[in-house]
Amino acid sequence: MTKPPPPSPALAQLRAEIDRLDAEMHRLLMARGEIIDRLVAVKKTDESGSAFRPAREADMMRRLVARHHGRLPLDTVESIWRVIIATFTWVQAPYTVHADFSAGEAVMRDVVRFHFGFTVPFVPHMGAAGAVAAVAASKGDLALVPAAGLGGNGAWWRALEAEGAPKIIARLPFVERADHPAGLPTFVVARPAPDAVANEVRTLSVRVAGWGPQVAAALSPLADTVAAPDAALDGAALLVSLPPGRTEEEVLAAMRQAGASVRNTALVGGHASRYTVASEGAAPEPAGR
Ligand SMILES: C=C(O[C@@H]1C=C(C(=O)O)C=C[C@H]1O)C(=O)O
Repeated sequence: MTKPPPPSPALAQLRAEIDRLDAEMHRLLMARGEIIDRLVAVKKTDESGSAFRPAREADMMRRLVARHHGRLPLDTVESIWRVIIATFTWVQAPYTVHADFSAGEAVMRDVVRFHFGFTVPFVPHMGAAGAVAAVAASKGDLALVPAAGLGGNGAWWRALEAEGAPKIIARLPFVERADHPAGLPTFVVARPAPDAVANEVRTLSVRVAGWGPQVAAALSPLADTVAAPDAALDGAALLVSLPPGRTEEEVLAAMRQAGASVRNTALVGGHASRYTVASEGAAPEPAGR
């Protein structure tokens, strides 16, 4: 057997440079890990049981995207940081992700793995209700529920209405774009630590009578809404996402004017405002809501 020729000096030098950078990146990741013990003490994670701080994570992801340039695709840099952040959060306080597969197994599995990696355990559920119930029975677990209305799921958010019930605390992906590799709009539900509530966008559970196309049309320019049929014939249970600056009163007034009567409302959580970049590598531009 003939031996392969030795690499040229130029190639050997470039490989040595890559090895040096790899060792440095690994050293920095290990140094990041050493901060965790101090972080647990400062955040009193033992008491709340949850280390997840979605507003901080949304902010970190925005800054990452804003400063990113060069050869490495945005999808790659985003997924690397998601795995770093989610895994370090898990190292602070172990948690399980309960994923609602009712929008399809493949898309939701991508959402879970992209945002939480392979170390954080995940449990599939056929429906939002089971995922939310698992979170209610846990200390620091998360549920991932598709943000679009899915017939079979009904008004799953009504289980978040009671005081002490889990709440919506984030919306994924943190950085939206048309070609996002794990872009299924997804709500994250958890029993939030008191300092983990993000509320730039507030999510309201609203029950109305007299729901119909006119009311839906009046609502659509004001807020994103998921609707499910409610007990009464023309009743609906709504999950209304109020964008920054939009008040509950405005939205309810618009619905009433269009002919609905509002039966009750309850705040069921909130999340960081949505952030959209045009497409891979483009300069970030904040979304309208
Ligand atoms: C580190 C923290 O805890 C979690 C882990 C983070 C990380 O590893 O970067 C960021 C936000 C939190 O969800 C923090 O609160 O700063």
